[in-house]
Amino acid sequence: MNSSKLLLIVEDDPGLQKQLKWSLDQYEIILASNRIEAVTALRRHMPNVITLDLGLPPDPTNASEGLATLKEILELAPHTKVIVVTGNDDRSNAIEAVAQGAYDFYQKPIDSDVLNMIISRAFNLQALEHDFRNLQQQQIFTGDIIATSPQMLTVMRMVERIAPTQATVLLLGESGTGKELLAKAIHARSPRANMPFVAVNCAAIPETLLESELFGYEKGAFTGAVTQTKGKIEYAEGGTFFLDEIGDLPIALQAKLLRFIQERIIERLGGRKEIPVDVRIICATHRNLQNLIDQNLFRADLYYRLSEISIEIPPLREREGDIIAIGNALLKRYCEHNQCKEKRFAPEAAQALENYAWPGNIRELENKLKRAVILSDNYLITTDDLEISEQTENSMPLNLKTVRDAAEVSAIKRALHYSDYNISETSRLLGVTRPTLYSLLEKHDLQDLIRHQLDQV
Ligand SMILES: Nc1ncnc2c1ncn2[C@@H]1O[C@H](COP(=O)(O)OP(=O)(O)OP(=O)(O)O)[C@@H](O)[C@H]1O
Repeated sequence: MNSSKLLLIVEDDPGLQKQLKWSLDQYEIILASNRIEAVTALRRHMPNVITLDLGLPPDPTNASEGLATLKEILELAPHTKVIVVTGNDDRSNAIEAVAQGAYDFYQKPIDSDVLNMIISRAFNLQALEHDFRNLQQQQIFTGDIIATSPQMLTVMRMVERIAPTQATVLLLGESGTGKELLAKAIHARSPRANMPFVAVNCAAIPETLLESELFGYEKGAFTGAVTQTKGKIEYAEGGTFFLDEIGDLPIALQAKLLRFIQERIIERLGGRKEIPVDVRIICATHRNLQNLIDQNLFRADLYYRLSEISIEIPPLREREGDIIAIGNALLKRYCEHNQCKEKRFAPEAAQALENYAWPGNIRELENKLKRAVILSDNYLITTDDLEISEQTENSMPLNLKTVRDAAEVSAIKRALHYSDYNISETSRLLGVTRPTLYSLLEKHDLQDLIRHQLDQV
């Protein structure tokens, strides 16, 4: 069905159903007679516009069932335009419905010209809003990288600045945070973009093979070396060489890599010739290199060479707003890929996505969404489809007062810290007067913090 022309009519009177169907014949009509049928039809077809009779069974003389149906519809599909239809002496319930989020109301008896006009305007507005949301969505794409959070926008600005340079870059971040994607983004924005991008994962190749994989070998270098073979570094000539999981590079190979980085020269296994190579190097790891250095598992001199510029990629759970932004974009991508109708997250599923800690970061999000798109046959992806049950302390409240209070407390604590607990400086940083700062400290019960700190000064 063409969802742009789909109209759900929720009406319990069979005579009126017939009349409406007849007078609204330019739309594809779905009929429902009660709340359960309406919600089922909504989940299945996701119409853009709904007309909803407020007097529904079991008590058609009362608007309570109609208002409850409206509430459920708007929870499931907040962008749907609902036009409530009431008896001609029931203006107060109609206004109550609009206050709850209905798009408009219409009083019986039905004048099909007027109703047609209201419905047509609702469809137009719905389409405009839909296009606007799509535009907003597009603005957050930077190639394949989706980022809206301040944390990732800082990372992206850094990527833009360092990409055109020759600097060696070290990308640090948990597994699945997008290190390889960022390495490719740096390459794509560099003057080397038209040359090869070659990646080697140190953790995925057995130690005995890694050296020949990186540096290549001459014929006869070892049993089985029947032809001269170039290493991956040589294949990256003119382009970018990405060494993933550098923390897993065996210590014996670290010296050879260091020489290559310092002199940009390699020697194939079993060879004597020094081969100059022009590559830019980007490395990545999820491991704490400083700890490895302390345990003598990683060379400090190599670390300093690799980290001319290092970029910390924050885990997904710390990126404000990115989970839903990436989730929505991936959902759209997978629906297109599977050639299924566009799907959306049910509100409780969106909340569950935000609350989950994502230990596997974006890769885990990708896997859960791929699975949900394939297995769910509804328009709405539910929490069950996502297989997310665990609630974590990462739960982000939605209540604006709670969110504002938390933001105020965090800003005050940071400003106090930056200013060494100097009240004038803290007020200046926060852009408030001293008396306002004192009342904020009182409001959030933070006076002890400042007394305690002042005692220590
Ligand atoms: N910001 C993002 N927007 C969209 N997709 C992303 C983003 N970050 C990562 N991805 C996707 O998530 C997946 C994992 O990313 P990637 O392989 O770059 O992570 P990684 O940190 O290198 O992982 P690992 O440490 O396990 O190698 C990829 O499919 C990548 O395209």
